[in-house]
Amino acid sequence: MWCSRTALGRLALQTAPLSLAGFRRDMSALPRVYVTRQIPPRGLQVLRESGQVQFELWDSDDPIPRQELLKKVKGCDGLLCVLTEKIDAEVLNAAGPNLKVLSTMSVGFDHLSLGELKKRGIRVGYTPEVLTDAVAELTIALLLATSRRLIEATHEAKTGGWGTWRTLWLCGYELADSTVGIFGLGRIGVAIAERLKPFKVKKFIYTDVAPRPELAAAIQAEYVSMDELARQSDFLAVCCALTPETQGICNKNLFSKMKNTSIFINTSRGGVVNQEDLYEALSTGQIAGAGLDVTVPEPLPTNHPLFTLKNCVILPHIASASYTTRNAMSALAANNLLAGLRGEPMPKELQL
Ligand SMILES: O=CC(=O)O
Repeated sequence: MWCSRTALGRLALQTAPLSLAGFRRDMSALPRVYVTRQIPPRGLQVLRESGQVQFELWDSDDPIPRQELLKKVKGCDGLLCVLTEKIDAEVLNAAGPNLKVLSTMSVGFDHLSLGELKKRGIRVGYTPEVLTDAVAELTIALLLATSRRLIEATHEAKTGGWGTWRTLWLCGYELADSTVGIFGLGRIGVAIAERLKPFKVKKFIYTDVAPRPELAAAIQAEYVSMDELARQSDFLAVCCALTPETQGICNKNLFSKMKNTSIFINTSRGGVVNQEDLYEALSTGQIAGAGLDVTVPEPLPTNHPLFTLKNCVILPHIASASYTTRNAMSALAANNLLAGLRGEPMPKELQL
């Protein structure tokens, strides 16, 4: 049985599976898997009950220190990670030639060096779809919190700023009759639009590397250029993946074309936004407000200038954070890993 001293000093013993005959199998013959974080229970249950692997985990809610990761991956056949681990050539070299499968408990994969993984023939699993509802729901919450100034309002109510009812005090912007722009139309963008529709949005527009007519049809969204997206959107929701092409794409150029009554929302990755340009746009009134679930870096230092702005609502990367969704992600990540180790198609595999 493979066991380990954990980050918390506890002994993480992984239960040995029972063979059909009811005897304990020789665990050392099973593929070795390292799990880089205390993942939600459903995923651990899938791994344990599979009887297919011996696994060790970094039994902590905090990220594994890099040096520890480099030690722990050595000789592993499979690796299950979360988005805080940068999986690059250094980690893959430390793992060595046994590593066949990497499974990330995230839909985003910008923390993975895909070229290095492909070069080594390592298959990659990720967790799309299971988090779409949770992310879309949180995006709506963030959009409303930003546009209707909920954080400022609760602060005023708690701290004595609530003098009397005033005609224009804490006024914001409403969705009814608005144009909502989606930057990067995928499953999540569609799910956001579906949820916004009952708020009487007038029009949905989107941009992407190319039109996506099937997805767009579901929400009657019109394909427009990036410039048009900026010009027309009353609410602009960023839903694209972070790639070299989208890095810093939400910058001065984009903000300068937006209306000064527009709300900018980002629940994808902080790297798509140039934060200095966003600060400028928010502090000069170029745009009305921004809601961010993602930043660079994460956590954003508490003395960051964006935190000084009343019209910027910042959340600590919680879009998929519901118990149901995080458990589903954990189970899917475990099932991807197991399928990959069996040499079968993964439930959700990235095509490298
Ligand atoms: O940001 C969350 C994810 O990529 O799953």
